[in-house]
Amino acid sequence: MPATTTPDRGRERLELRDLRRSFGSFNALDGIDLTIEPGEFIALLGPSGCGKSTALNCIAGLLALTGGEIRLGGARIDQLEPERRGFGMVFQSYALFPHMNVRKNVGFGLAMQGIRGAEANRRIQDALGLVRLESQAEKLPGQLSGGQQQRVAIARAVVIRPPVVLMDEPLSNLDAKLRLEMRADIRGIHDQIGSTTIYVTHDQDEALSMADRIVVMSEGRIEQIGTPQELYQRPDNLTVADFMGFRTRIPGRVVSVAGSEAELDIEGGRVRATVRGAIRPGDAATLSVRPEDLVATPGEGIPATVESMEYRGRAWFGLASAPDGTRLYFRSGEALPRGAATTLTPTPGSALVFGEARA
Ligand SMILES: Nc1ncnc2c1ncn2[C@@H]1O[C@H](COP(=O)(O)OP(=O)(O)OP(=O)(O)O)[C@@H](O)[C@H]1O
Repeated sequence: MPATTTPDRGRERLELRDLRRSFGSFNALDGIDLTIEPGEFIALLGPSGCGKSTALNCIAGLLALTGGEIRLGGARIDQLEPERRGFGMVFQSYALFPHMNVRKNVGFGLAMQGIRGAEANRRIQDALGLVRLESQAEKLPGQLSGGQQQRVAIARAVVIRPPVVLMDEPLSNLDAKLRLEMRADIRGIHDQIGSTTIYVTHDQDEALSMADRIVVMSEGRIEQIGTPQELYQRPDNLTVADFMGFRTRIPGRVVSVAGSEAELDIEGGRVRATVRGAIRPGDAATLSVRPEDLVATPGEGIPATVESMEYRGRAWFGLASAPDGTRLYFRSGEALPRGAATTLTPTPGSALVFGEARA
């Protein structure tokens, strides 16, 4: 294990208490409460404009709060300058110094802290080892690929042994294959250095595959906090369900509720679904299901007219419309022609029912 490993640096709890940030009358952060345990990998997930970057910049100290407080290891840090917080930052745009070689870029933060000479060289070497760039140390950023440049930015962030590493969509500029590789690398680096990581993304797969806990945000507020499994299987509301891939929503009415199961009348028949939130018989409700779990099956089911289909390797996926115009994303074992009449059925145990009407 490289000498950059400093498990103690990650042993401080980060507490966000009622964080608020407004721009004029607009509340970009509208009361964020979150306790992050030492060494945790947290993903902030949400649509564009929900306040993820604002939250990250407030934690870094690049943006002042307009309310609330931030504590690290119990001590208030929200009044401190960014340098005094000592957090590592990685941005989508890499933000490297173009005229400095890789070694100097990585060493910059150390120089700012007055760490020079043999100690600095040893730590730079360790950080370059961590991101597997030892052989590129003398190159300028412009001579590296996008993925390599982002590795330099990561090395620069972790070389100062930060208690918290903040990453803002670091993989967005990379191609799909590299993104997959880098996910595993970033999680591996997190595990090795023992820091706390807060990772901003709008990509559900990234959050699910990397994080210990995911914080789903919308409109400056937290919608739900949970492990990837919790969020994937049991989203609390339709906003989170949407982010977790439950694309098809079908309006209906609750017939009966028994424990966590409900029966729902929808156009085309009666379906069973897992209850999310408070619902009672007679309530209007929304059935929510993932496209891969709503299957075209001849016979009984939701009547639908096929609008389009696309082949995705293992199966065909399509968009159909119900008689009332509801858009239905579904899966099929075969290509169905546009305009064809079909029937769609949720696979057992896959559908959720929400009583709320919002989102
Ligand atoms: N300096 C600013 N002045 C005014 N409004 C701002 C400013 N910075 C951010 N906002 C607004 O605050 C909201 C949250 O922005 P933020 O960048 O945090 O969103 P985000 O979730 O990170 O989105 P994205 O994924 O697109 O970066 C947006 O509506 C944005 O327009």
